[in-house]
Amino acid sequence: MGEMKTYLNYINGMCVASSSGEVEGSVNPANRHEIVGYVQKSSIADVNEAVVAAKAAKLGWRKLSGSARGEYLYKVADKLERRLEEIAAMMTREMGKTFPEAKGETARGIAILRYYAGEGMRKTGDVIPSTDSEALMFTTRVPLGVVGVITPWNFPVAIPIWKIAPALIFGNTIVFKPAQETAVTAALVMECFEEAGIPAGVVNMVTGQGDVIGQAIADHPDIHGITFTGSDRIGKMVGQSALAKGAKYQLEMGGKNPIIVVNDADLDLAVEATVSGGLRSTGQKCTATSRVIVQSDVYDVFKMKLLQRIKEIRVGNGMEASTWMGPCASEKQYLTVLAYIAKGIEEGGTLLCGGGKVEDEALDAGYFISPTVFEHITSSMTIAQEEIFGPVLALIKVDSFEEAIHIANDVKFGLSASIFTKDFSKMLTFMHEMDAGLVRINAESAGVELQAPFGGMKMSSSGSREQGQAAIEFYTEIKTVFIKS
Ligand SMILES: NC(=O)C1=CN([C@@H]2O[C@H](COP(=O)(O)OP(=O)(O)OC[C@H]3O[C@@H](n4cnc5c(N)ncnc54)[C@H](OP(=O)(O)O)[C@@H]3O)[C@@H](O)[C@H]2O)C=CC1
Ligand SMILES: O=C(O)CCC(=O)C(=O)O
Repeated sequence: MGEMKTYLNYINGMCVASSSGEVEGSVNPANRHEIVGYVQKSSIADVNEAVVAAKAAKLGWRKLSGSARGEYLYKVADKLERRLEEIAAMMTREMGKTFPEAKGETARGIAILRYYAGEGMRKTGDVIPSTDSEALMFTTRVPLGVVGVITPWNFPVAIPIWKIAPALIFGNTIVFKPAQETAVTAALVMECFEEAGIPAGVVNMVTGQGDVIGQAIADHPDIHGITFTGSDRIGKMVGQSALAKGAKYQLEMGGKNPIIVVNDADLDLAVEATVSGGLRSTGQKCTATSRVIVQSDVYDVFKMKLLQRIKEIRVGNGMEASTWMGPCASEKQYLTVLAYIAKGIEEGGTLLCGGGKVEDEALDAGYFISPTVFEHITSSMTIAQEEIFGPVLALIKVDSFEEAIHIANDVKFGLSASIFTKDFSKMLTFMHEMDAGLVRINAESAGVELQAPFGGMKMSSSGSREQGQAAIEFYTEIKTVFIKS
């Protein structure tokens, strides 16, 4: 059970309490009576202090060679690897995802650190022939300066690392604001940076309310780049603040990801992908499947197989080996999901399974919702349009492949999309016509690989891409150099 430790901010190489003197408890969503630790409820003064530290550290850090900066990232990866089980267990206790998922995510964080450590040795520019034959013209890349990192609670290790690692390798210093919901897990990740001996001020973390700390980061004149993952509502506000002060920004926001099941699909594989893509992590992935668009000839068989498979799902505390799906990450998220389920019923959807809290006394203290499937859903209904971020699937029956693509595109988001078919020409049409940053054929909608660009179209992102080699585009600016002897 919880050891009730109080976790501090990390500013200028030191763990410090907030100037506000306030802390708040982080609650285990599998058992609302358990506090897993206390975190700082910081003030704007703490953000200002962190920015001063990051600004002071920036010259020294950018002057190091890429490989020297990479050495630090390798060391952080080693520290995280040594603490993998401990950090994953805290993640499970703090936000509910199952322990195997939390371990997988932490391992992914380690791999991301090592990937970007290697990037410190790769080329950063091109030689471009000048019209002056006695000159040398080339491009190089320079860091933005201080980068603000604002992250959500659904991937409390991987998302911060996929932002912080490229920011650092390309020479930026950072001020990090994790979701308060998972600030204890974030504090453990910060300890790995500290243990790796990262120079003071290069990495700073300030925890606290989003509308105070996140907003202060978005508004601060000495923060030159902001990378954000979270809701489209807050993302838009962060983007506007960044634009107002002339900072670069990168927003990764929601999804309303479809899976299309064509008449010729392998239905067993499609069912497995729907369950895994839609319900793992309790549906709390921006890439989670939430609309299941099925062609009419196979609709009934697919539905029957899906409901059979869902019956096997064991919901419970993520630390128990028998659990396949944990709770919603917080009371707020639990209430949001219940409200969407109520809306689905009110608007005429038919519940096929689930539809509310898990009826099991042993789980009463947690935010557990049964895997829920609706049918008779049309594209204009709220649950077919808005991101739910919970274990809820909406079945939409269509007559043709063309109608399936039309409905799949009929939302404001465009993050990820999946199709199951054996027909190569349909695969190609889907690839070309689907408005999504990730199109996945005969594979589930979730499943991001760290070495590939990740991001969405339409309201899912600001048009930017994260991860892989795409990260350099956000975390650096190009300088064109002209030298004449
Ligand atoms: N794309 C994705 O991966 C995610 C999407 N979501 C979607 O968002 C919905 C709401 O989740 P929620 O956690 O409230 O997401 P938010 O967008 O509110 O939170 C994301 C991050 O932004 C911070 N934040 C909040 N307000 C501001 C602000 N005014 N300025 C700057 N930063 C701010 C949050 O801090 P704090 O939380 O500490 O207040 C958190 O660190 C979910 O139901 C889901 O639909 C959520 C998480 C991830
Ligand atoms: O699908 C994944 O693994 C990543 C999803 C993601 O980035 C998110 O939910 O924010």
